[in-house]
Amino acid sequence: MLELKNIALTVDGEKEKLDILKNVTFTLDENKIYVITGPNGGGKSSIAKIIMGIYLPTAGEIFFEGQDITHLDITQRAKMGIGYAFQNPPRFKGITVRELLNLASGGKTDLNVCDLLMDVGLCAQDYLEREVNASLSGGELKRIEIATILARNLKLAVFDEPEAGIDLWSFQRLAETFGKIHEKYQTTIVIISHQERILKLADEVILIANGEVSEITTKEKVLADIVRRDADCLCSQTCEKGVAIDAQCSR
Ligand SMILES: Nc1ncnc2c1ncn2[C@@H]1O[C@H](COP(=O)(O)OP(=O)(O)OP(=O)(O)O)[C@@H](O)[C@H]1O
Repeated sequence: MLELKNIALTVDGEKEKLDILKNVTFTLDENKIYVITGPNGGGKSSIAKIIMGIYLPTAGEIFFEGQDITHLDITQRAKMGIGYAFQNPPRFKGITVRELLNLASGGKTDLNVCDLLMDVGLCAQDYLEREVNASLSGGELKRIEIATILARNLKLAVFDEPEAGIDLWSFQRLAETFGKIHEKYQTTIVIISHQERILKLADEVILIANGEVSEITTKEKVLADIVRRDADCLCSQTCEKGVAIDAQCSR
């Protein structure tokens, strides 16, 4: 359903041009979960922004359902059913959760906001009339953002580090939510993540390093690599083993 062909992204750095992405090629199929992972600064978020139309590639082409969308902007892509969930979702002071979900759905008359909140593990009674402001925790906000994506009935949803800023307990529930919504809605999901729990949801894992696709592989292989690296870890007594792939230890 989505094809990135030889995508390059070069930006103007302070002194010279920076090659952020080089020759990135991969294809996403319908109704699958893809996890994009790899070292910090490798280019994962840049790929998400290229898919969304926030960045336009310097070279290469993007096709969505057979249509060339390389030069379409974020609004045009959103209209085609492509959506992006930010690392830190914005808060909307003065808007309630109910209003936000209705806005996201584009005023769909048959929208069941209670069901949507249930699907992301929130009790509708407790949340519908709450303002989307700083009183919501990071985990609650992430769930509400996922609910807005469900309300939009997207064909392709890209989540950039959904684990960012939320505690481990909330995150475990969030990972379950991804699994659940994938079973219920026909949305292709791309999740940028370092988390094993998210990797376990993947139908395919795309490894990005140094602005390139270093490997397209299975979760089994990536998880086995993590276990092996953990076993080799020199400081395994003190690092948060298993909590994050990029825990501060020498690997
Ligand atoms: N607009 C920009 N201008 C200059 N440099 C940029 C720009 N966008 C990204 N970069 C650089 O490109 C590299 C890749 O960034 P990107 O955010 O895509 O990496 P990432 O893999 O998502 O990293 P992380 O895991 O830390 O979020 C980084 O070195 C970043 O500083």
